Amino acid sequence: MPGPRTLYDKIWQDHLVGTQDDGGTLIYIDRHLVHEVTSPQAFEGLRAAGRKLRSPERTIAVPDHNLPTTEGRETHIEDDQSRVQVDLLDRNAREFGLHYYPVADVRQGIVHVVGPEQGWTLPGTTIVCGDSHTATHGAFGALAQGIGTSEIEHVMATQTLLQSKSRNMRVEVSGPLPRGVTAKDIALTIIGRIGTAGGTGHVIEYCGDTIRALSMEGRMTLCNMSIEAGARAGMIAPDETTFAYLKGRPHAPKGAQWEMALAYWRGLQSDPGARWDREISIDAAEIVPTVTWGTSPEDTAPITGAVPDPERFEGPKREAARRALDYMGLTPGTPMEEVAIDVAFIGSCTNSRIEDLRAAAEVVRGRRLAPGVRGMVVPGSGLVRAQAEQEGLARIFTEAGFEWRLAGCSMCLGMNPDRLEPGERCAATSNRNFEGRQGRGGRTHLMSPAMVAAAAITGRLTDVRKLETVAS
Ligand SMILES: CC(C)[C@H](C(=O)O)[C@@H](O)C(=O)O
Ligand code: SF4
Repeated sequence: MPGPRTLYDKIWQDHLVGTQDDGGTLIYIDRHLVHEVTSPQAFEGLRAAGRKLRSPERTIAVPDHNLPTTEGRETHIEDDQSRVQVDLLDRNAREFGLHYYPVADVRQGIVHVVGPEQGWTLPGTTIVCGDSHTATHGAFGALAQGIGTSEIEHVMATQTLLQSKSRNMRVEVSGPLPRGVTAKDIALTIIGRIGTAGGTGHVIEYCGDTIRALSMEGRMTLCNMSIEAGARAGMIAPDETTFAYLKGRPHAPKGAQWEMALAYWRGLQSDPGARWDREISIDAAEIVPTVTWGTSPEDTAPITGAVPDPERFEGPKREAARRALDYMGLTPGTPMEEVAIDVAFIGSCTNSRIEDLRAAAEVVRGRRLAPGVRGMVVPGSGLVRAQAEQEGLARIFTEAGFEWRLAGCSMCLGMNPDRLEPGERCAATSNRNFEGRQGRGGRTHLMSPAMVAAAAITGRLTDVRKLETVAS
């Protein structure tokens, strides 16, 4: 009899195909998500070898990174490399016969938004994509990991992946979330505490009553940033919230198959007494709206705090902090709330789902962008966009002066026309604040959608809890 197992152990064992002498293990892959940036070489490799996709019915492709988010993009993309990659994906998807959501399809969007929305992402499945934020799908109790280009080709050809098993890490968050605090603040708080290497070599399972109370959108936000904590993947055991989200989705099981799936899914939890290699617990009451000040997602500060003094840090982090503040144009001791912004970006696979747009719209409603601030809202998919229009959210944003864009990765990274100018400072709902991430010389502060909305309205980083008081 096997001893008590974690959720990760269970999914891993249910997907074992074989183990090699060197400890490498082949696992079966249930879903392969594909986007235009990391797939061209893999398709080319298959073509050169005269191979087909092993399981086109388990492979899903959608363009997202390189697409402009303005009208007319289905007929013309200015940038040569972007156009070539989007065209190649189109050609490859049609030739290899996989599930495909082309640019003009209303279901197109960021791959990590589209997968769950279409019901491809299911509990207990293994999911890979040539993209580090594949961790997002772990919100459904799936083992979801980013892979590299040679692995993409391997999965395409064999529907398996060579892996070694990671260690188990448990992150427990307990208690009700304070007002104005969201899943994004949980993610930033965890990364701030354990650092960007804190999860290295581990698969994180998030648990505790705070996590159980999160919506699927919130769970996706949290799991999305597991990779920023260095983890191989992040996951949350499926429950009634998960099942309610999935029921009726286009590719979720139906009828008798749904009932069978539910019976299996209900067993997908870590057993009491399962062994953890690392455990962290966090009291939700201690979490406050959080922002980043530097060029690593671990450079976090409460919005009530100040830009830190690099001298406060030990070892190489001291020099890194100096350099980060220099790049960010910030002076130690400046209250975070005094930092003025140029751009407010609401989007990315971290925070571009309907609940994120609702949270931002609630803050924006009846207000206007601060003078001189550029505001952009980029829904995660065409369907999120349509729903936001139906709910009247789009009007709230446009009346406030925000640009209302088409779905894509947009200003999350500088691979398409949505970019910061050198020196511009941006309040962003995305997940990475590396140097140049949103455009050369651009300065990024990560935070929740409500916090970006608050910054957009006042023109500087702002504690959203204050604004809400003014509104009510
Ligand atoms: C372009 C892609 C490979 C990359 C990733 O792997 O994450 C991107 O999505 C990102 O967020 O930096
Ligand atoms: S939205 Fe950003 S983080 Fe997500 S896949 Fe696109 S570029 Fe990567």
